[in-house]
Amino acid sequence: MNDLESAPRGGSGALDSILRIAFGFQASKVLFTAVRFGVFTELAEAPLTAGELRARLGLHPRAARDFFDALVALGLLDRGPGPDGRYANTPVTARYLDRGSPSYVGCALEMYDNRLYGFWGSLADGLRTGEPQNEIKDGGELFGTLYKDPERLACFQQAMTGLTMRSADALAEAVDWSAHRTVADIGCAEGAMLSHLLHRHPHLRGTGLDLEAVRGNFERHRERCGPADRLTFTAGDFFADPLPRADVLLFGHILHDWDLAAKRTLLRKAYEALPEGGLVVIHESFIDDDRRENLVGLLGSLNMLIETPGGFDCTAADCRGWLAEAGFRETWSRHLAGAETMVAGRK
Ligand SMILES: C[S@@+](CC[C@H](N)C(=O)[O-])C[C@H]1O[C@@H](n2cnc3c(N)ncnc32)[C@H](O)[C@@H]1O
Repeated sequence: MNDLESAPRGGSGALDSILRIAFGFQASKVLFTAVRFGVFTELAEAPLTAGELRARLGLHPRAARDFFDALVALGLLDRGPGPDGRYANTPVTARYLDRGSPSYVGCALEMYDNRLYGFWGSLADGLRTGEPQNEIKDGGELFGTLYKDPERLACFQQAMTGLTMRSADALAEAVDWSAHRTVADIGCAEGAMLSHLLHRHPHLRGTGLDLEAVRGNFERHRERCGPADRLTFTAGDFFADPLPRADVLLFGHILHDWDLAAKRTLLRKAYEALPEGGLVVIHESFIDDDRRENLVGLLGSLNMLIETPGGFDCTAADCRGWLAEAGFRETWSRHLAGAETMVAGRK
């Protein structure tokens, strides 16, 4: 009897829990492939039978039904009753995986599939050497390398938007914005978070700082979503240039990209740029302080090994300590949404 045959049935056995993790790569690839084929986009208008869906996607008959039903078993599709039950999006996949939806996150998944899926194959090399395992393996810098190709730049920027907007409503509530007039988002990508905050708090004005290469994407997003009269773009390098002066400085998924010295530099520069009483707000998937539970943060930190020369995710307690070192007189943290937390410091 092999290991699989001896696994307890019902999904609750100890071996099952190991195998579920072991086969996680298969589930990931089924999801990535469904996004690549546009399964959820095809189903956006109306549910389809297996035959109709297979014909739309141009799939060979051999495994199409297994592929569709694996998506059902993963909770990514619904299927009507009976042998010819029609396949349909779930409310969640309709919202996040249909290319026509404003909340589409498929760009992020396409990026995981096209880049990270392969790079994670070299995790062992990364752990042995401490070196990144992506395009910069042989020299170069992550953003410079990614941004050489406009299509990859746009995909990365949209991926950032899809991921960061999960905590947009929570962030709009978590800060007493009425006490502040201006906000600058440092490393703003397309500026989606800023746009959301400015719509939610119409007294605020904002600027997004990012590399010059990002300007076009920022401006296109602002044209679509606004508010054009209160939102500007500042091209710059957050290490080489002074940070914009504003009452609140936001850092979304920025600190984890960099080593400790660079994290400290950015927090010191934030302190210098803020007025007395101003706030720095850092939001990302902070690892829980006991380093046992936030798997997204812990795997995210391993991802920083794969992607960057020195980046790592940290706990909220670590970050509050570095804020205090930089001079912030009061610091606190607050859960936002999912694995995302914010850490704030008041000058
Ligand atoms: C991981 S993304 C985070 C984007 C956004 N804040 C969010 O939460 O989705 C990092 C951003 O920092 C920008 N960036 C990287 N290095 C930079 C630098 N030296 N100066 C300014 N922006 C930089 C990148 O272009 C990218 O938009």
